[in-house]
Amino acid sequence: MTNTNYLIIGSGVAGLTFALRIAEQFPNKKITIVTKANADESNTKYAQGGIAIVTDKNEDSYQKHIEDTLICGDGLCDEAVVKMVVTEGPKRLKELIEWGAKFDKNSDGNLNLGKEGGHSENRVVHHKDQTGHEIERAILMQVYQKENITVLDHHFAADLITADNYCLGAIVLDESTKQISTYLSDITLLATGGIGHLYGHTTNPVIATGDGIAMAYRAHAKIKEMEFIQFHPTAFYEESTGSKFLISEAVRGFGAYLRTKKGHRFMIDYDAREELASRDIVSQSIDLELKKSGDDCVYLDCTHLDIEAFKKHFPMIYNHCLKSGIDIAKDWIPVVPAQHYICGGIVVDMNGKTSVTNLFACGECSQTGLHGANRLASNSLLEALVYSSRIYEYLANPNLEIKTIKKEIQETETSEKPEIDANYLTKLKANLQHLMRQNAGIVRYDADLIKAKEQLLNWKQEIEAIGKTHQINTSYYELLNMITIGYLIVTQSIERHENRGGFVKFESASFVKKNS
Ligand SMILES: Cc1cc2nc3c(=O)[nH]c(=O)nc-3n(C[C@H](O)[C@H](O)[C@H](O)COP(=O)(O)OP(=O)(O)OC[C@H]3O[C@@H](n4cnc5c(N)ncnc54)[C@H](O)[C@@H]3O)c2cc1C
Ligand SMILES: O=C([O-])CC(=O)C(=O)O
Repeated sequence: MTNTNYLIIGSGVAGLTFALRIAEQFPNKKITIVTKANADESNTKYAQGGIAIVTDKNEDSYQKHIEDTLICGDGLCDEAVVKMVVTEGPKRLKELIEWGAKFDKNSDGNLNLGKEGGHSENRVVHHKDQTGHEIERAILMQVYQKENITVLDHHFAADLITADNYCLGAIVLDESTKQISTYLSDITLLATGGIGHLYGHTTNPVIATGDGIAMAYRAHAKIKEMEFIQFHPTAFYEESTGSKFLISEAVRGFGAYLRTKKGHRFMIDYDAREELASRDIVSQSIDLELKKSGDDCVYLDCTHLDIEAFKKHFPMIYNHCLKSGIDIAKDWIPVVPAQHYICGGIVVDMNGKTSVTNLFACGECSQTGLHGANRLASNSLLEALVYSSRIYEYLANPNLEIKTIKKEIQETETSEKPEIDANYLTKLKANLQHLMRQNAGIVRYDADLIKAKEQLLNWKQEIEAIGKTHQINTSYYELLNMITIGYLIVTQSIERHENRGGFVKFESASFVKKNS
């Protein structure tokens, strides 16, 4: 059994930022980060486009960023949250720079600002096309220098420990020893990121299996707006399932066109903002075009752009294309929409508090009210930075008294039960991913969702029964969590009776339009 003051689950931008700030404030408190893969493995590491922040108040304004966020969120954003996040952005950027993160600058020394869909101004602060990698590198380096932070990589949080609606810590599985241990903590933070691998076709790395949201759900925390799955319009097209390489929206911000196989610039037909419409509209338009044509993908045309400038801004994308046989100076890049982000999740207030006492959440696993029905591009890193600091500020208040409760906790015994058949888990995972793609994709139908709900309930019962008679491992937990997340997405999709933002559903007979 391990006792700690702050237990942080996840080492992306959200978890690391909180760890660093709380460690600086309380050098005598013990901070433990558990993270299920290498410490830097996270959605954060793969973020390309950048962070949306108003830095140039001559050209841009908080009001414009607020309005862009509200328009994208299609009526479901919490305006007070949007205002708070947007206006706190510059402070968080300053801190990141102080921690050593480097962002691209123009020859005049000012930040080079990119543009993405749904933004009325250039405001995306970036490090080439590897912004997340740079942020993760900088914060992790600071974290490693703090003596009061312990980073336990390849440690998988399996479940939260709760009593009387208090969170007391978590059960953690050490991947190297296979030992299951109890971590007791005054405060527990879920910063576990996204759910991408539930869909198979995703821009997310394999760690994205919705563990934090599923754990919170089992702990009876409030979970909301799971139906708002964001599909990025432009993942590099390849036939295989698994993580897909992203072609950043900033490439369209740089001037790339979307074309059908026959060459038609179809976004002109759908939205006055053309290629720079918000990503729900672009993904839905591509989906429709592909259904009309029967083609496997559409194309991003960069051939008219300044290729040398492109290489400078997007070296990773340029090289990925080249290695895949696409010379962007003359070839179009094949792209398809792919699961990218979840807008809903664990409901938190403006201080990151969940509905369970002493349990906090921030980053992609949380639902703050910032994104509404569709997240504005590059608002995710911003949200994670702002909320991890809000939680820190709330907990650092000297007048705050953290109340905890005592409970007799038994250390979990390592079982002698037989191992779960790995083939069974692999097959069930593939079936689950197929079901989610078919029945809960960009366009959904009630009849399909109802069938999926039944199937997911059956799988949940089946896997829970297997868990009782077998030795459980991380693959088991991930699958149980993904089935749970699938169930939440599908039931909350059935419950929404309107077409809004990233959510398009046909009910039994007629298509219900927004505000109808
Ligand atoms: C390809 C790509 C490009 C993107 N580009 C941008 C962009 O340009 N701008 C933008 O704003 N957003 C972007 N996003 C979204 C953004 O990167 C993420 O939403 C954000 O980084 C999430 O941060 P996080 O800290 O909440 O989660 P993550 O960075 O995903 O970190 C989650 C952490 O939790 C750990 N974890 C999960 N489950 C467990 C468990 N059971 N036990 C222990 N540890 C666990 C993981 O290993 C990981 O360390 C992009 C996302 C992707 C995938
Ligand atoms: O397209 C991009 O690079 C930006 C992005 O992914 C995001 O905001 O999620």
